[in-house]
Amino acid sequence: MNFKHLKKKVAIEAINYLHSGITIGVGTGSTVFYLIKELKKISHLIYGAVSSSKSSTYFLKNNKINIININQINSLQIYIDSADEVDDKKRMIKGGGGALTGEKIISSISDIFICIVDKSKKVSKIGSKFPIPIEVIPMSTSYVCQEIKKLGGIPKVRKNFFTDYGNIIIDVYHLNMSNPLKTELYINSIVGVVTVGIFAKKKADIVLISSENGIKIL
Ligand SMILES: O=C(CO)[C@H](O)[C@H](O)COP(=O)(O)O
Repeated sequence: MNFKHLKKKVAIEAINYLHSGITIGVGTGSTVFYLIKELKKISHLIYGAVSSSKSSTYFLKNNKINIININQINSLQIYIDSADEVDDKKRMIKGGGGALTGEKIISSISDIFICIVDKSKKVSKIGSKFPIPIEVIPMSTSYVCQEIKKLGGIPKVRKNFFTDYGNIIIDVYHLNMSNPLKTELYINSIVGVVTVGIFAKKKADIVLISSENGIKIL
């Protein structure tokens, strides 16, 4: 099924959460692409955007949004991004587009994380459909894969892909996700892991879910 229209719909809804003069954190991906298109329409009201990836920076600049360097600010009111999966507790799996590290950094300094998804992303248990992405320093690939196997996960190195920081992504299948926060903290502690795409420590504050029936807010 094609969810383009639902991605656009939820992106339009997110604009209602912005106010004049705001600096906004912007995620990465096809849903965010629609968000950036909407931001262009109100670009005169937005002070600027902190971008989570090179691709979003490119789209933001093309749509006349001023880019703000994250190291020149200490906090951010709102971060808007999508997710690969989100549960009822607003925990997410992110990193399908490989921008998880930038996304985690910006969301960590943001007061409010607004997650915008179409209905296909809502799950009862995160990790049930989508593999868990891990950004890894290339030298540590083999070691991290071994550690993931010890946890019962099946690691697969993403083919022909490097992150904005020159690292690789390991997608992990069949990981036990009964305690997402514990798993997030443990994987982040493995040497060579830059970050894991489990967002349980920093969850979304507001989740907007679009369907044919309208927008549901969690
Ligand atoms: O985490 C992400 C990128 O790293 C994206 O938010 C996630 O992959 C969803 O993408 P899309 O909006 O294209 O469905």
